[in-house]
Amino acid sequence: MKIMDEVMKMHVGGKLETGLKNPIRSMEDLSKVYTPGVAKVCQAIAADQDKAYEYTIKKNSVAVVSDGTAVLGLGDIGPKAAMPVMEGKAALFKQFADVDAFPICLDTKDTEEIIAIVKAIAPTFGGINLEDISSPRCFEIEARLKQELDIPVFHDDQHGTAIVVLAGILNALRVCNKDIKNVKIVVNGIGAAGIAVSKMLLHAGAVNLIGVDRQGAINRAVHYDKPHWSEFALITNPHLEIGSLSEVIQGADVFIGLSAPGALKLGDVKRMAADPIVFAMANPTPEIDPEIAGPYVKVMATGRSDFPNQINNVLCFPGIFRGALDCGATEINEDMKLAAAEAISSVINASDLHETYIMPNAFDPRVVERIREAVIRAALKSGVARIVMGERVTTSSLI
Ligand SMILES: NC(=O)C1=CN([C@@H]2O[C@H](COP(=O)(O)OP(=O)(O)OC[C@H]3O[C@@H](n4cnc5c(N)ncnc54)[C@H](O)[C@@H]3O)[C@@H](O)[C@H]2O)C=CC1
Ligand SMILES: CC(=O)C(=O)O
Ligand SMILES: [Mg+2]
Repeated sequence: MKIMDEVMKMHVGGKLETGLKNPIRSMEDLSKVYTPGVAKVCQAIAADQDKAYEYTIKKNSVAVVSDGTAVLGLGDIGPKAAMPVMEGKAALFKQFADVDAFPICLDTKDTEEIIAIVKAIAPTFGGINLEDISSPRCFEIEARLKQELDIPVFHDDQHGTAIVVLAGILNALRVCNKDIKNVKIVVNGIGAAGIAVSKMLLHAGAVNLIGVDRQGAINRAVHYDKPHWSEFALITNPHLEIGSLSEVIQGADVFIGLSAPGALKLGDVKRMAADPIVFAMANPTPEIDPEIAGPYVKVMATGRSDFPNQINNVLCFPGIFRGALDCGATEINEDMKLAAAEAISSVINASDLHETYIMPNAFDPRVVERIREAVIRAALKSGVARIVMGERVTTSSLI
């Protein structure tokens, strides 16, 4: 009760405010930061659009955009109720990576309208972080914005989550002495996060990965109305397993939950292979209580800040945007994502790796720094960095 009161108290008046880089103390200062002085700066940008990066907040700013339809695991709670999460994401951007992020919650669920609004606000920002937009609309929204904007567009629930899960799995498998190529992985909840996580694990070498949603294992022998499931079925479940989570979990080495509270039962955990790995990542309440599953698993992780092994996209989005903004990246591509995942897992030295320490702490300053460096290197190598050797090159020379 006391903690809940403190939580509410920390939200009174919101979690953010704006600040000034240069104090405005006199009429002389006023005439510089505002009219008439500011006109000269506007004209410089009008003559050369890239100067917006030099003379405005664009260089360091990210819009955290949500329509409030898949807020954590709370579902479609609307744009106003989504604000505390989006303010929280913005606060974490600032705290961990000194990125100036703005929460923007939209009162529309219309795909075309969301695309049009984000395109219209894009001149202000150096990047767009899409957050808690439900599947399947999130796929179209992100794909179109990536195509139509020349700044990074990143759906955090897909890619931020995929990056942290891959980092966590690489380390958890090391602890268990298992090889990603040989393990059986069950992903529960085939939405935005579940699909992106699965694709990233397959890209990293996983073979036997089975996706499960409410009606059971996703299987290419079945016809789905949802095109994203048909596509998913083609690349997963090589042995065409069928049945409920309780059935396909038999013999699994890894369970990854991106679904809903309580979806995994203790009996399911007991049917897994020896030394099982359980990532119960639904927020705020995981698929299984870590205190209940803990004694039966080798590695237990959740998305929460109050248990060991937090697997949460907070370990990724500050660093990946820090890197992308610092090199003026036009996009966040697959090479940059893979580099970020490897950077996160590399923070933990082999000698420190342990079943309750597979992921670095969000406060570990090495996390953002390592991701930033790795992401910049990958952006330069893949030709999407606009700042090369400290010099800004024009977008048109890159795309
Ligand atoms: N720890 C972390 O960093 C992250 C955790 N998440 C969590 O993952 C969950 C899903 O998020 P999104 O993919 O963005 O939402 P989404 O709405 O795109 O997908 C959720 C999917 O889970 C399925 N589902 C719901 N209940 C289920 C059940 N009992 N069994 C099997 N499938 C079930 C839904 O049918 C849907 O396909 C949420 O709880 C969210 O908090 C998401 C992103 C990051
Ligand atoms: C962590 C996060 O982004 C989510 O649960 O939706
Ligand atoms: Mg989210």
